[in-house]
Amino acid sequence: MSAPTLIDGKKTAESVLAECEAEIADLKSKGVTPGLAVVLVGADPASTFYVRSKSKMCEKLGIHSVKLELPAETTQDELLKVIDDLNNDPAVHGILVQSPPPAHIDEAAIIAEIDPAKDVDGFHPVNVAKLALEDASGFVPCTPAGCQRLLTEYGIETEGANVVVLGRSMIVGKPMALLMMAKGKGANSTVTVAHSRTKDLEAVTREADILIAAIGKPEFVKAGGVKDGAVVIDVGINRVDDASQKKGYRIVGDVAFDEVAPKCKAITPVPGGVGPMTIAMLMANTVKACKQITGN
Ligand SMILES: Nc1nc(=O)c2c([nH]1)NC[C@@H]1CN(c3ccc(C(=O)N[C@@H](CCC(=O)O)C(=O)O)cc3)C=[N+]21
Repeated sequence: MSAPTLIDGKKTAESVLAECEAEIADLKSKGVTPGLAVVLVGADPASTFYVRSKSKMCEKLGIHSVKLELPAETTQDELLKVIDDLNNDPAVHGILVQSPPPAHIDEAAIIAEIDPAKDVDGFHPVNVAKLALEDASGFVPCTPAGCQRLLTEYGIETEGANVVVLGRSMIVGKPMALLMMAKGKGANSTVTVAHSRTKDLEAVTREADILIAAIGKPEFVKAGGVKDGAVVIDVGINRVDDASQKKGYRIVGDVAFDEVAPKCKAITPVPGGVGPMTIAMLMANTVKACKQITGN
């Protein structure tokens, strides 16, 4: 096999962000500034890092950014009140509550409280339904949308392709499957959803022309689970202890990159693959929300 194409998420994110910048400039010329509120409850280090990355990206693009870092003891009612205030804030077009919240928070009830028109994560039941219905007015969750954009950007044929989605979360696996089985460009695929309870998992993933790994287990996918010439999209962001690193950890994906990459036609690295796309698509969803809400 020749060397695989490395799918560059940072570079593709740059093009998405450039599109956003043009739209933001157009909105600003009409006196409108898109706004995004990011809410974090508690101080999980990885969550704190991601929330700050999102706010920084807003500032870079000139999106009005509201960052609320709330104490871990915040009650359900207090959080609902925060959401209500953001729903009613005309300067805010997008609302994101970083997942997962502390255990005492009922996350589903929080998501349901977000105005679906501001639900830039695409987690609200209205937007989940719109994705299933192929209604383009809804918001597609950022990570699956980013994965699909990587496939189209690199000209990977999805029409009729066997796509295996490994993982069935509401954040990635399930919406990813819906996106790829939908009609249209970058989709029209034959989709299989596999997960931790799937029988003979490697035999299933080995059928994939396109394997999307979102199972949340470090280096779970080995060479034996990948077909020669497959395209592999690695959604995993796992911190594993590594005493040789200054931070004491390193980030690995859900795919054992070193043994899998030589079998692939194309593969995403971690970091620098899907992660940057997630943030870029969040910016794109925020611009879309702003345009819809303001009628631009
Ligand atoms: N309501 C909600 N919406 C989310 O979109 C959401 C969430 N909750 N909870 C956590 C996950 C995770 N997530 C990432 C975003 C960017 C990178 C990212 O930028 N990664 C870089 C840097 C990786 C690193 O150094 O840690 C990369 O892969 O190259 C990773 C992960 C969004 N999430």
